[in-house]
Amino acid sequence: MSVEVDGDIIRLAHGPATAAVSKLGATLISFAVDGNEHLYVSDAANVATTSERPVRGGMPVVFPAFGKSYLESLKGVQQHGFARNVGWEFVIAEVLDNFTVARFKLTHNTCGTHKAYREWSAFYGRPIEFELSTVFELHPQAVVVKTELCNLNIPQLEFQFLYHTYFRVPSVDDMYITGLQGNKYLDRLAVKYHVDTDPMTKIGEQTDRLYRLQSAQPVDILSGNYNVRLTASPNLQDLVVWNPWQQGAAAIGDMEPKTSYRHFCCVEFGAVDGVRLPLGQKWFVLLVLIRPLVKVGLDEMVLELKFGESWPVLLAERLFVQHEKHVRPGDLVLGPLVVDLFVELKIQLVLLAAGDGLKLQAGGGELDLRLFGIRDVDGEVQEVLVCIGGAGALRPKNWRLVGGIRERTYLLEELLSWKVEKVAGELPNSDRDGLNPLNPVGVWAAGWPWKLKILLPCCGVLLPNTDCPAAGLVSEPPEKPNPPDPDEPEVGAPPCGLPNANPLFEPNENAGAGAAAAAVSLPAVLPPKVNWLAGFEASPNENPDADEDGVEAGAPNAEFVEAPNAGAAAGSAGLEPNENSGLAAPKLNGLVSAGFWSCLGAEPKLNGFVSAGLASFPAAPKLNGLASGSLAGAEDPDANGADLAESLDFGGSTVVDGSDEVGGVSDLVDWPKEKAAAGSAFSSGLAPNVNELDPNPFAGFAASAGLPRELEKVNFGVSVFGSSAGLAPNENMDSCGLDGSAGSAGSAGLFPKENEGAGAATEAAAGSFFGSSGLAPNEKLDLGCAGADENENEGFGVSSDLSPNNFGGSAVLPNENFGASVVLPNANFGASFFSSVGLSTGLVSVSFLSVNVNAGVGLTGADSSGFSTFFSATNFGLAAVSKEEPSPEDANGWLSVLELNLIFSVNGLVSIFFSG
Ligand SMILES: O=P(O)(O)OC[C@H]1O[C@@H](O)[C@H](O)[C@@H](O)[C@@H]1O
Repeated sequence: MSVEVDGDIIRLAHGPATAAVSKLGATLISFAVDGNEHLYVSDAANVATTSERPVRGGMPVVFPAFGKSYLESLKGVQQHGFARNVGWEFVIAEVLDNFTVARFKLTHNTCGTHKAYREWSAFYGRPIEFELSTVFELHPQAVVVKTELCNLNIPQLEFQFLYHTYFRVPSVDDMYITGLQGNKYLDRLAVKYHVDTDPMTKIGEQTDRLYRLQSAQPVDILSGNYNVRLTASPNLQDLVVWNPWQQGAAAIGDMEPKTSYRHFCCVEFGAVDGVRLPLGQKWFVLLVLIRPLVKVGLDEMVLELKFGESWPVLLAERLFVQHEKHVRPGDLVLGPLVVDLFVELKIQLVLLAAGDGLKLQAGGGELDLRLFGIRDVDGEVQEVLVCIGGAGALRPKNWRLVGGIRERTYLLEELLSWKVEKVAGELPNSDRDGLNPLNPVGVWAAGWPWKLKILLPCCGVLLPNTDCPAAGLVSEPPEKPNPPDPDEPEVGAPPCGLPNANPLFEPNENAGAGAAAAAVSLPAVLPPKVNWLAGFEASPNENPDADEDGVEAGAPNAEFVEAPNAGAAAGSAGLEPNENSGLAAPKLNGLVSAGFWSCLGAEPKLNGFVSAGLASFPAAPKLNGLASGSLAGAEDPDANGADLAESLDFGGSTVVDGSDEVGGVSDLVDWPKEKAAAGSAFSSGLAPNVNELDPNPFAGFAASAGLPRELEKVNFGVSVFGSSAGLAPNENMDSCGLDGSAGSAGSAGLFPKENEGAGAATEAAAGSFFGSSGLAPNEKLDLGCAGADENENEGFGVSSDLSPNNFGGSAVLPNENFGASVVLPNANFGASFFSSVGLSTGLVSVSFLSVNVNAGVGLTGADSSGFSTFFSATNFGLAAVSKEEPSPEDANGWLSVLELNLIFSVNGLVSIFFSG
């Protein structure tokens, strides 16, 4: 962790990451993790402010013009503006607990004499007054770049902007860019429009493309150990892909060596359509470069099978045994998950029986990897198809794949839908060979080693295709500016940072928590479909009534229609607030965000990273709120909120009654319900209901839960240590019971219903387990449950109001990773566990703590019997038993009457605890 000022260069280090920024253009000239440099800088690059020649490489800031701008207001401005040509003021650098930060500033004072600045000003008939600042935050695996422009004196200031990022790759031949498929681009060389149909865009010639991105979504640069994920704020809707190739490089004086075009590719997020910024307002953009934190790969597999003359039969079991690799719920994965599968078939092979194959277990789901070979008429194997199938959360159609064979690249979906059929069609001798690839025990022949590279874009959990629609929350593009009206009176500049000055971060109506603002801020960066991985199987926008996953149509799915963006990420939680409640940023749940990275471990700062509404606990609040959500900082709320308020105009949980006060956890107690929101690293967040109860004073517990606000109307959330849960109470609740339910290891999410009269049974949603689903019960469901689909490893929850005895139950399906919740009208309890079940009766609430993922809990009340069971394999749970009914007046009353029963269950031992 360090900052070093070396002339014009500011060097930052944080953990395994290092970065360097030149004052010249505030150009990031290095970003490396574990010594792997991700940015290309030409050997001949100028990086000093003594020259105006911009850095050839790194990440210059292109402003205020892109290229030779076509915009009238920027016509006189030189190529790519002047910001990269001038020395910026180095404002400050600081080493913070969880990241190291450096801030640079460029104002009209700094560049007032620059010719291009004067040309720009000439259009407005007066010297433009502006302030452009860029902050670089270096995290252990990421660099976060935030730029803010403030227009100080022009009624409508028009500009273009671009992060001109040169990514260093070992070889451009072996590099793919994902996330561009379906987007229209202008080929700036041929001056023609095309649509990129390639899921894995590859550069093999001089390229200068300007994409208009339909939706904000991450873009991955996949290049072996140099993989980087780019996530940009949705107002950076343009993306340039540029490589000068040989002929272009030869003409660029400061590109050395000339062959270096083979070792970089520019992938540049920007806004080049012309942004108009009203007087006194701020424009804010963000770009995150993340290096995958965890690379989970299958071990190298070298098969040396010598089967002589006969067809070899490759036993699937062997593959399984040798290459099983688990991605556990606790594994933190940012960025593409790269699975390099080397299949070096030295003799012959390959067709595996369908249903067999490699298994990669990830997040409770299982991945079957199957290899198929296609043989041509001469018996030569022409290609190998890798199919990833199997049950569970890891859905084939949501995976992408690169086949290393003959440079073929596939979308897995294509493989499954088309290639497999093709395989079938091309196996005329399948009877003879006993090969039916769709139902075979397969054998195939090949004469050379194969190496397959499978790239599984993955973040947090395994990332589905990002084919979700944009959230559409970006404000309408401004109209083109008219030349300034000379008669227009000079308006005094209001201070920058006016509330909602930045339309990106305008909170939702009535949203109480900052998270809501976050949801608006980066809506589509993390597509809603991510949610299903953590428990929201249905893609609400797609097929609300579909029954493809075994989830009953019209029940849970219907919920998702109403709350399409809620969801939870693996290892985290997310909630969808009701209309009037505030809570975590729903759209951002998942991926790098939304909930709680910290439930995975030690990086609470990453909680809100690019995302969700989260509360930070003592550590690292700033990042929590980065581009995102609500937070409740505990020890350093100022830093927390200040950062958010300053940069993002967050309201959220950091704002009390519209002021910029920052709420720490303790402040939650006093928060008005309209504003309160909570959440914490490691745990859950709750928001009280606007129309209902008092704010939940306990929201925002580390490693824990939300606790009852009132015992008659308990709004209860539970989280397991190492996981989290959240809930949003319902609106207009008029009966007791749970509003929320528990989370399982990994996470939970839930949707309350609006205006539901019934108790928790109808309100609660089950927790979800990593890789499995949760559910939101159906509207006005009095009795019911949602079960899991056995084949999908889904989680399920049960909400019931079964009898006068207030008995509720939950069920477990064997082999399922499930979450269950039990909701009893009076028991107010929900829990969900991995491979365990919680069951409760009685009149009490309970909180529990479990360590590790497999935990169980139970509770019982004085007036009814209950029991808790623990089916966990290796963990323990804590059961809380109330001996008497606590006083409804005393929100904490239950605490005093608890008897805690610690129950250990070790490796298969089933412990049952009864109490009455
Ligand atoms: O040589 P410059 O000014 O840095 O520009 C490099 C390239 O930058 C890209 O952003 C443009 O799309 C290209 O057209 C341009 O050639």
